[in-house]
Amino acid sequence: MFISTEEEQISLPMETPLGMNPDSFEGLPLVSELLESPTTPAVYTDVNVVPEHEKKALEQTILNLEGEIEGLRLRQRSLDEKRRETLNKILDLKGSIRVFCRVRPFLSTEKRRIREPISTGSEKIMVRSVGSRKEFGLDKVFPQEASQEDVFVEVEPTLRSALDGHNVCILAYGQTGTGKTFTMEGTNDQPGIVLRALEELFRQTSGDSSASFTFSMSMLEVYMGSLRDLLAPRSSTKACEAVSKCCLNIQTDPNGSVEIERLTEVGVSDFTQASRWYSKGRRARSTSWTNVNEESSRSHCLTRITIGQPRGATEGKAEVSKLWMVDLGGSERCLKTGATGQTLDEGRAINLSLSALGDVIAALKRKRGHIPYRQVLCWV
Ligand SMILES: Nc1ncnc2c1ncn2[C@@H]1O[C@H](COP(=O)(O)OP(=O)(O)OP(=O)(O)O)[C@@H](O)[C@H]1O
Repeated sequence: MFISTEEEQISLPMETPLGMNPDSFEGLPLVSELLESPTTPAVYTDVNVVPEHEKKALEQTILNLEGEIEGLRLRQRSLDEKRRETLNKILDLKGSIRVFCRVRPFLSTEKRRIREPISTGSEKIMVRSVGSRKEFGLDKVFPQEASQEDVFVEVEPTLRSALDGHNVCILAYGQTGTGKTFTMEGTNDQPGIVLRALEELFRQTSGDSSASFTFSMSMLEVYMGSLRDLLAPRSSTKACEAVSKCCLNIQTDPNGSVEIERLTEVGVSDFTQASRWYSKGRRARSTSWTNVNEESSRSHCLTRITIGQPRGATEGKAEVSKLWMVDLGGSERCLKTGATGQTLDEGRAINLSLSALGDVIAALKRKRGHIPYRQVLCWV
């Protein structure tokens, strides 16, 4: 190793005495010490000196490498295009609406029945009730032992679709207390789909600096006839609550895109930032205790990630795609939840809006001309 001053070169031996840690260079001054010492002249590491005769060869090597990098970029682009086409074909074959069913394990607070009321296969589930047996076919059934990771693996290909410029919606639907919030939000030890999806989006887009995606995030809840902005600064949330309804307005532009006026949208540049905003939104969500669930969600919670596509990456497609992740309020039987007063009203509102959502999904599936989206809000 050489450390040179302007006038002289000090040679430091690279070999170290036997038994000495080669990393420590015991006995020798550290470069930082040399720099700080008032007795030694200023030193610098000279890495820029290239002998003239080697310069040309080096320039040629750099040119060759740049050519190779460009070739690899083109190849990557063409492979990306093929991957996109294949993924689209797979998703077309599987259908644009896919339904998974997750069976929640018994909780310690529940009485475990000797005969389980359900049995599962990988794509079907049989539910036994007094005197009847019903079988349902689904795209995938997750048994009680399925982990958060197992569920996420099935959802993950849709994230790639969102990055490819398609709009994607993942929603959790089910009776109260069946594990929707656990699946979407999860816990600190077992994060759910939303956090895993955020992590994966940043992971998949961090490698390629030429493809600079941008991400922004919004969160809202649909609660008792109002849309509440979960990421709004505190003061404006309080002002909203003071007038009992936060009248965020839904608009549809001529291209059919749905926009929510005045909804807070925050730019996020990495996973840490995104997960902090997500925690803030979660804390602002309405929950309360019922007989069925100690912390029952009393609203539908929607997390929207807006993905700005890199320039030129989306030939013919929208330059912005949206990923919606929705934890719906649970359908409830009032007798079972023991809800009264406000909690009962919330349960009714959730039931009605879920039934309207069923109509929306049925209309989408039948490819109807009119999809009754607004009905969902009218009923809450
Ligand atoms: N797969 C699972 N493994 C372990 N515990 C689970 C699982 N699913 C749900 N739980 C637990 O069951 C309870 C109810 O789950 P959760 O709150 O997610 O239900 P929910 O469907 O969101 O209910 P609601 O509609 O009332 O909000 C929670 O204590 C949760 O931790």
